[in-house]
Amino acid sequence: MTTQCSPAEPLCIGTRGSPLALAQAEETRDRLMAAHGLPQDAFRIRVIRTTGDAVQDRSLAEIGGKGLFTKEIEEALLSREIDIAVHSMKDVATLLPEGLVIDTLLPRADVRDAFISSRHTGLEDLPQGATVGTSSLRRRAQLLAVRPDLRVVEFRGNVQTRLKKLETGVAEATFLACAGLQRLGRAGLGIPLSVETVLPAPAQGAIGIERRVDDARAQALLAPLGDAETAACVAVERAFLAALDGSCRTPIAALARVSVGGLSFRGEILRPDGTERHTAEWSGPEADAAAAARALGESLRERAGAGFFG
Ligand SMILES: NCc1[nH]cc(CCC(=O)O)c1CC(=O)O
Repeated sequence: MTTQCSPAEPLCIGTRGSPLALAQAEETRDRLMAAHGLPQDAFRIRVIRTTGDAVQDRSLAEIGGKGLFTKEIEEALLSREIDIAVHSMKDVATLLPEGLVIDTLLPRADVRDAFISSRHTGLEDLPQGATVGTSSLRRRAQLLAVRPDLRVVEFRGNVQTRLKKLETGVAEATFLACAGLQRLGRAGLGIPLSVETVLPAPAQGAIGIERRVDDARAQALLAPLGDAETAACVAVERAFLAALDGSCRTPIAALARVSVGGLSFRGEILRPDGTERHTAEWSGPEADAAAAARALGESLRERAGAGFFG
């Protein structure tokens, strides 16, 4: 059906077809063009429909989570239909298929979540018992932890769909990653929430580029694009996530940041209804951070006890 990419041909960039995914693929292409002085036709963007895109009516947690947005794309990489794939690292499972690697992380955008509402200016401003929309288990739990009175309804679809739902009164507010809004040119819609109130998802705001391990051309092209600070922080957040499981039914948040003398890290797990929250913090040399985050993940798991995620 599709032709394979050969070294003389344009580099094929695989992506999902959502407006955000396309914006991320274009950003990657533009960075490659700038880094190597190449024309636009040295690249091709190929849209790949994933199982996750096809499912609109059920919660993602219900049908199996993260891998749903990457499976078909990874198959296209392995069968050489595409050469590189651009991902929101937040949506990438902690284990990659054999033969593939993500070792290029673009400089991270704003890591925070944003509050979006046409009538209200922030979480504190929402009336008692207000309805908010989100499909994220993490956001649901974090919101209920600070505002147990809120009614949380399932809210899926892209930014445009969600805004329409707000307009039609399905909910009074919703929450999206600042990074996604920025990449869609819609940053003005949201009010950023402090990470103290709403700790972001592991790897939020980071774009990772996946390739075949043995593809020297892709490796050489990608080399100048990587941001070491982003890679270090995302690796630590994903180590925490990996230690915790990753069942996608678990509300997990994590953020690592470069600080004086190394990295500082905060991670948390919550009960889905927000009634319990376990937090862990660490700071120290970068070289120790991934192991520390893994250990924190394991200790939080123990602290929470069996049945916590139930
Ligand atoms: N799960 C969907 C998803 N994956 C990445 C982003 C936004 C961009 C990012 O966090 O890098 C979003 C939407 C959202 O959470 O608002």
